[in-house]
Amino acid sequence: SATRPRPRRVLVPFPHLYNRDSGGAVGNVSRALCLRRGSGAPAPSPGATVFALSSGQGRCGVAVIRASGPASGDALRILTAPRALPAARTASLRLLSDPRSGEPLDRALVLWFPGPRSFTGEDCVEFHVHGGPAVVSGVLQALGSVPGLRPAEAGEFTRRAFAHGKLNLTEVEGLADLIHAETEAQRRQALRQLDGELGQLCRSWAGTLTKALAHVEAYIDFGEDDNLEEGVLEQADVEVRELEVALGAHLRDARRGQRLRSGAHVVVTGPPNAGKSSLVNLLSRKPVSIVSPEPGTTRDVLETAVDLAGFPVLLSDTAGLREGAGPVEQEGVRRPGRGGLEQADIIVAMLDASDLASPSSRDFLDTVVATVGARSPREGGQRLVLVLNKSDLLPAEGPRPGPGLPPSLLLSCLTGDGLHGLLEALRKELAAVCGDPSTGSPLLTRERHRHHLKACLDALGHYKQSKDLALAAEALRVARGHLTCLTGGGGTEEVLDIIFRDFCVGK
Ligand SMILES: Nc1nc2c(ncn2[C@@H]2O[C@H](COP(=O)(O)OP(=O)(O)OP(=O)(O)O)[C@@H](O)[C@H]2O)c(=O)[nH]1
Ligand SMILES: [K+]
Ligand SMILES: [Mg+2]
Repeated sequence: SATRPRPRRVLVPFPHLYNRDSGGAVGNVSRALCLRRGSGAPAPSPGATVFALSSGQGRCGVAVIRASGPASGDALRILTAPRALPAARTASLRLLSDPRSGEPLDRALVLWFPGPRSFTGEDCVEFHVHGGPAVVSGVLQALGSVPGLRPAEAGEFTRRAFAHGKLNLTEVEGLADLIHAETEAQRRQALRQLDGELGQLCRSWAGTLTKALAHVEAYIDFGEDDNLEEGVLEQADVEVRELEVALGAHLRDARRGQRLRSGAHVVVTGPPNAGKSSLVNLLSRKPVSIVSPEPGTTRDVLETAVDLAGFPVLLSDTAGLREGAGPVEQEGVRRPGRGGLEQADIIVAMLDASDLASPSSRDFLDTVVATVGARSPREGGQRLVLVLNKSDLLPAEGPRPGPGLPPSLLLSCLTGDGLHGLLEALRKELAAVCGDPSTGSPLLTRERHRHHLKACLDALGHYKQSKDLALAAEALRVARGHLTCLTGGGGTEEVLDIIFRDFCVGK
């Protein structure tokens, strides 16, 4: 673009590239500017070999104990003496004995993974032992007695894998999420992230910036030469503009990936005795809320985590809204806070189908339903599912209730009639709120991702505004740095600590 005046003389931010004798082609400049590969994680303490129970605690059929580090092979040899190391990556049956007493511990399957072809990139061994607590603790103690071995810290195996470039940071996060995934949709999202889709996207964006930077640097270095391609700066501007559009689209994801990771808020609200607690119990398949014929039974917000149609949901039961409740009570329900309407992604508004003309029903329709329904989700409004409960109380032959009402679903918590339809409606709303984790571009699952993309976008803004080419180049470098941080290049200790905190011992 012609917005930035081109200085005849410019600062040279890369003196080492300025020597034209060292090969003055743009290609060389781009090569020199190429991203340095590898992670910024600390190298694992040299010499340390760590071990841990990698399968769950408690009695089970088979338990898996892992060791990683240079002494892994020795440990395997010592516990299986007098046998030699088995063939690499092949399961072999071996008698394990305590090296101190010679006492047999278990007959186990052992696996030997010489580095770097292992999960951590180091020499690794796996012991698949019988899952009794005495066997497991016997083998762990035996390993502890081998010189150079110590118990692993939480997340230490994964951290080593990261340090050896086996996983990048977004993949590490995906692995943590996969371990914690409780619903199908969460599992799909975590697996995609573990597969590295988000990381690949970031790397391709970083590549674009490297190219743009190379163009700007080339202009700074050789701008007055005749042999420089026409329009290099314009090309960089075009690349930056395209990247801005892509980043913007990713940031406008309505936090779907984050919601899917931590759960969507679904709040059940309505007049007293509509059957809100009955529905919450039905959806969570356990009696979490007290149900009684007495209006005003539920007094506080009650939140439970449930799996609704494969999506993670935080489901809130709330106190019934009486008519003319007045601004104080109304404010109480709208107030942001635990389970309040304000923080709901989806509001299930429930009425007694046989009692639609009552003052409390009319009032609820005129206030809550009308207000929420007036704002579409596109404008940042909440999704509304209107449910008319107690359909079993309606005359069998009578007309459908509520002409003039917004679209609604008929339900009977008593008979289960209409539950299927309600679940389907909720599934659709949840898919809209959380996104479909199997299709489309990978979603941002953490605030950390959002932060770096925003910071990258800001830096691109500085690039466009800077009148000085050296400053423009610096802005591109800052922008690229944020993309690199996202996948863990140059990651600081604190970020790593936060991410690895999510792991358990043995992972
Ligand atoms: N006939 C019929 N009764 C129902 C149905 N659903 C709930 N009830 C009854 O309605 C009464 C109120 O149910 P709750 O689930 O406690 O209603 P609520 O909206 O949570 O009530 P509050 O917490 O007091 O506002 C109870 O006696 C339920 O057994 C239904 O589908 N049909
Ligand atoms: K009640
Ligand atoms: Mg209740």
